[in-house]
Amino acid sequence: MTTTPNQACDLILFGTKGDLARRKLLPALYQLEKAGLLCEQSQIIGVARDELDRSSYVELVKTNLVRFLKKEALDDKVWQALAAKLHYVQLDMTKISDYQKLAAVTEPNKRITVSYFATPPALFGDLCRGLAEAGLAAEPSRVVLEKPIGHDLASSKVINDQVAEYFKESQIYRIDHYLGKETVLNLLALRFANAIFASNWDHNAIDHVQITVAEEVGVEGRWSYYDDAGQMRDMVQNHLLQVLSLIAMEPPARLDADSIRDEKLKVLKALRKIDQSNVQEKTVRGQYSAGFVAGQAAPGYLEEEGARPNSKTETFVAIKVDIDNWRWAGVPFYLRTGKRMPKKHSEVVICFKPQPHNIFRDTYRDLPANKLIIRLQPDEGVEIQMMNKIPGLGEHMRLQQSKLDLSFDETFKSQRIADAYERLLLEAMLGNQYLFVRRDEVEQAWKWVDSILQAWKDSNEPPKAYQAGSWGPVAAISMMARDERNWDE
Ligand SMILES: NC(=O)C1=CN([C@@H]2O[C@H](COP(=O)(O)OP(=O)(O)OC[C@H]3O[C@@H](n4cnc5c(N)ncnc54)[C@H](OP(=O)(O)O)[C@@H]3O)[C@@H](O)[C@H]2O)C=CC1
Ligand SMILES: O=C1O[C@H](COP(=O)(O)O)[C@@H](O)[C@H](O)[C@H]1O
Repeated sequence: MTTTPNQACDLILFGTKGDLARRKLLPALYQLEKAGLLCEQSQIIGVARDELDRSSYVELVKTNLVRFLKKEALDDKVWQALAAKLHYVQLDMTKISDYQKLAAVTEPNKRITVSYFATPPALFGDLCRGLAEAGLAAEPSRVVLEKPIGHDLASSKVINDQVAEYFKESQIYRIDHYLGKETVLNLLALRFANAIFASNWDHNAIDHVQITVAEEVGVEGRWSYYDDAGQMRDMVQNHLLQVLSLIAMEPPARLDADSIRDEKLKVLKALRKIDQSNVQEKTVRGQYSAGFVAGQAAPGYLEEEGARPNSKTETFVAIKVDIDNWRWAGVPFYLRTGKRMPKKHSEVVICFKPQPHNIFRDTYRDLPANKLIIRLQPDEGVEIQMMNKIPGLGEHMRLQQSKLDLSFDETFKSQRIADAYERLLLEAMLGNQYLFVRRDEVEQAWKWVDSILQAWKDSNEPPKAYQAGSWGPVAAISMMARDERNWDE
C-alpha cells in the first residue's frame, strides 16, 4: 500500500462552497499540506456555480480556513504552498457542456483526476456524464462519492448504476467518514495484531457487544435533509453498520481493499432480518423533546429551526442485532445512536462472559465480567475492565474492579489525531480503496435497513419521546433489561 504522496493529482472539489467543503475538506487539505503529504505538482480545483476569479476563490478559502481550522492559526508558509495549488472553475453541474471548462486547468496525462462530489447525490449522474464528456473519466481517474448513496435500496441502485455507466468499481471511492477515524482504523490493529483478542473473539468468550454513537448536537440547521432521513438512514445504515462489520468480520487474508470488504460484506449478509414479526422486540425509535444538554436549554426536535409539526422522524435508534453465523451465534450486538444526548460519546464495548466457576463466591456472589471498551471519540483509547486483589495484609482476598487504560492522548502524546477527512482525501489521492465502501456493501446495508424502515412504517407508531440531554427513551433501557443487561455508561 502506498503511503507517500508520489502521485500528482488534479483534485476537483465539486461543491467547494458548500458546508462540507468549507468545514471539513478544505481544512483537511490544509493539514495534508502542513504534513507534507500533498504532492507539489497537485492542483486543487474548486467548482461551484458562482462567478469568481481565482484570487477571490483563494481569499474565500483563506477566510474559511481561518474560521474552521480548530485551535490553530493559519501558518503562512503552509498557506502559501496550499494557495499555489488552488484553482477555480465556475460551472453549472446540470449543464453537461459546462464541464468542458475543466479542460483549461486539468491535465489527465500529467496528473490523476480525482473528482470529489461534495454535492447532493441527485447530481451524481450529471457529474459522471459531464466528466466523461470532458475526457476526465478514463482510468486512472477516480470519483469520490459523499453519502448518502440513496434513500433506500432502490434509489441507491439508481445512483450506483448512474456512476457505473462511466466509472469502474475500482475507480469509485464511496465515503463513510467513520472509516477514516483513527480509532475505527485501530479496530483492525486491535483485532488482528493482538493474539490475546484473536482467540477470545467469538461466542465462546463474548456475552454481547454494545456499540454506542451518541451525539450532543441536534439537527444543526439541516432539518429538511434530516427529516427525510432520520437517524436510521443518517447514522445506522452507514457508520454503525460499518463499525459493526469491522468488529464482527472474519480475519481478512490481507490488508487490501477487497479482502477487507469481502469479509465486511459477509457480516452484512448474516444480519438477521428484522421485519414486522420482530421489530417491536428488536428496535426502539425515539425523538427528542425539549431539555438541557451540557447545562444549556435545548429545543425539542419539533421546535428546531425549519421544523414541520407532527413529524414522526426518529432522532434516536436502538437495535438488538443478531448475526447468524458460527462465530456470533447467541451473541447479540446492541446498537444505539441519537442526537441531543448528554454528550458526544462513541464507544464499542465487548462484554465478556463471566468466569465459569467462582472461587470467591463466599465474599463475591457475582464477579463482574471483563469488558473491553474501545473509545472511538472523544478521549480516544482502549480500556480493559478487570478484577484485581486490593493490596493488603489481614483481610482475606478483597477484590476490586480496576482498569487498564490506554489513552491515545497519553500514549501517543506527540501524535496529532488526524481528522477522518484528512485520511480519506489522502487515501483517495493515493488510490487506496480499503477505507471506502464497495457497492455491494452499501446495497446489502440498505436491504437490511429497508426492512426495518418498512416495519416501522407499517406499525405507524410514533417515535418514543426522550428529553434532550438524556440517553434516549426508557424503552432502550428496557430492551436491555429484558435480557438482564444494561448499557455501559
Ligand atoms: N455537511 C456535512 O457535514 C456533511 C455532508 N455530507 C454530504 O455531502 C454532500 C454535500 O453536503 P453539504 O456541503 O452539506 O451541502 P451544501 O448544500 O452546503 O453544498 C452543496 C454544494 O453543491 C453546489 N451545487 C448544488 N447544485 C449545483 C449545481 N447545479 N451546479 C453547481 N453547484 C451546485 C452548491 O452550490 P451553491 O453554493 O451554488 O448552491 C453547494 O456549494 C451532501 O450529499 C451531504 O449529504 C455528508 C456528511 C456530512
Ligand atoms: O454523517 C454524519 O455524521 C455526523 C456525525 O459525525 P461525527 O464524526 O461527528 O461523529 C452526524 O452528526 C451527521 O448527522 C451525519 O450526517
